[in-house]
Amino acid sequence: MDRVSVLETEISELRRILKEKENELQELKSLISDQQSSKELNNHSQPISDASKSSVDGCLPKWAIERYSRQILLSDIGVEGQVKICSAKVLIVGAGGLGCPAAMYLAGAGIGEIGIVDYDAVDLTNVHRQLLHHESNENTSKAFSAAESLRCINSKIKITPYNVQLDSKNAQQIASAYDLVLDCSDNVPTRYLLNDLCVMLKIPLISGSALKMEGQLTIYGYRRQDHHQETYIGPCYRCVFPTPPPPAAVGSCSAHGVAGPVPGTVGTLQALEAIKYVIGRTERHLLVGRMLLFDGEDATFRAVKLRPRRPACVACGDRGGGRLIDYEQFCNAPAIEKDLDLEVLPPGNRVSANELNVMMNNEERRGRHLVVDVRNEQEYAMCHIQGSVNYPVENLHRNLEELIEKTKEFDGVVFVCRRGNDSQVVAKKVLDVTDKERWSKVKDLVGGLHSWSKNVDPDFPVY
Ligand SMILES: Nc1ncnc2c1ncn2[C@@H]1O[C@H](COP(=O)(O)OP(=O)(O)OP(=O)(O)O)[C@@H](O)[C@H]1O
Ligand SMILES: [Zn+2]
Repeated sequence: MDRVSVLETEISELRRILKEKENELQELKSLISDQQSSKELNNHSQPISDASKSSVDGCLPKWAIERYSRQILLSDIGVEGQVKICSAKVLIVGAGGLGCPAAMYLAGAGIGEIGIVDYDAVDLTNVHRQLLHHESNENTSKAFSAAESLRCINSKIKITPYNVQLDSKNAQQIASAYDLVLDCSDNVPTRYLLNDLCVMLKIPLISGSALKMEGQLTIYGYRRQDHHQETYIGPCYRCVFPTPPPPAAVGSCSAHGVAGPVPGTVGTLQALEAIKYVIGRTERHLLVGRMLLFDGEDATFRAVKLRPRRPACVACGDRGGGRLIDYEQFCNAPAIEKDLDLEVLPPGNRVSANELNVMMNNEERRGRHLVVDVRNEQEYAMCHIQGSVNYPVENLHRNLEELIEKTKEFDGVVFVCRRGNDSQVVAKKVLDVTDKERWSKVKDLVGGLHSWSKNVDPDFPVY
């Protein structure tokens, strides 16, 4: 290994240790804060629990009245509602675009206990919308970073961060300490897991999602016990979506983008529904059996009716529920966003970033290779390899023939994309109609532009 490589390895090892230490520090801070909260709970001069205990004589302690006065003034909430809010326990799954605003408003409102689950670390691409995380939190646990910011909003409540991936093994233990759950996650397996979990625990699930300029939210599995012992139950996620969508039909913020205020709006509305549920509003006022759709582009809200609860539903139906399954298998999709490494092309049709660099800079063959970038126009405009041309994969049905003709003008063609999956798909389409003698001239860049940035051009943005 040369000196530079040795230094690079040392630096990346030091970075890893630093990240570990930062997480340990957050964990310790969270422990100390927990101890302080429980001390305060036992301290009668300014106890959190007094805020709820004093409901018996109908008044709140001075600090709580002052602190929450603007919402206590609402006839919808009042002292009784505030006492309920201070006794409520809410679990938020996902400390991302939805979870951050939801948690901020719930902490501000004085929800007695907030649990926040996230396995991931803060990335700078998160900061435009995940406002509990700051630049200084880069690479540290999202759960800890969120908890730290929430404590700055309200030191009177208990906040428990869970730096784990919620799955079938740990979900029940974590969620059983809470009265309701907010689904602020970003993947289908977690949505089914949370649905089945909440049905099992008989607690509602306030579910939100946001992508590009659109968002939506609703409450699943709502149950109301009325005076005559009859239970009204709203539909659960499985009543509405009995089978998971094909993985290819599911979009993600990292692939398609999202305008920060869109999840901000949806997460905020999730918090509002949570507060309304906690103070005792029923299905007449809550988003039960209805889904609210927000279109940021047209600045419109629209509520659509959902299909009612299905008695034959495998989760909430008369004979359903009772156990959690393997949701990744059920959905045929991972619950964690991973760099999928498709292997569509044989090794002979693939080049590494370093090989491509050599090809492009070879004196004699300069300009004889065409680099075709198959990302969409916005991505190409953001950054691209100098001299490459853009043929977005989504337009190929229209211009595949034109592209094939163009490749014939060059000695060879290398397809590139962000991570090296779409580029293989396009290269395969071109290979399907390429003569055998030109086969070896059609290649794709292994690991895509991420690899280009890592191995050739450190100034090339990774997003
Ligand atoms: N099963 C799970 N357990 C814990 N956290 C989860 C689970 N599923 C999803 N999450 C978290 O939910 C959050 C969803 O938020 P969001 O999509 O805004 O963030 P992101 O994944 O960081 O964004 P991007 O797609 O731009 O990288 C993520 O922080 C993700 O780690
Ligand atoms: Zn159901």
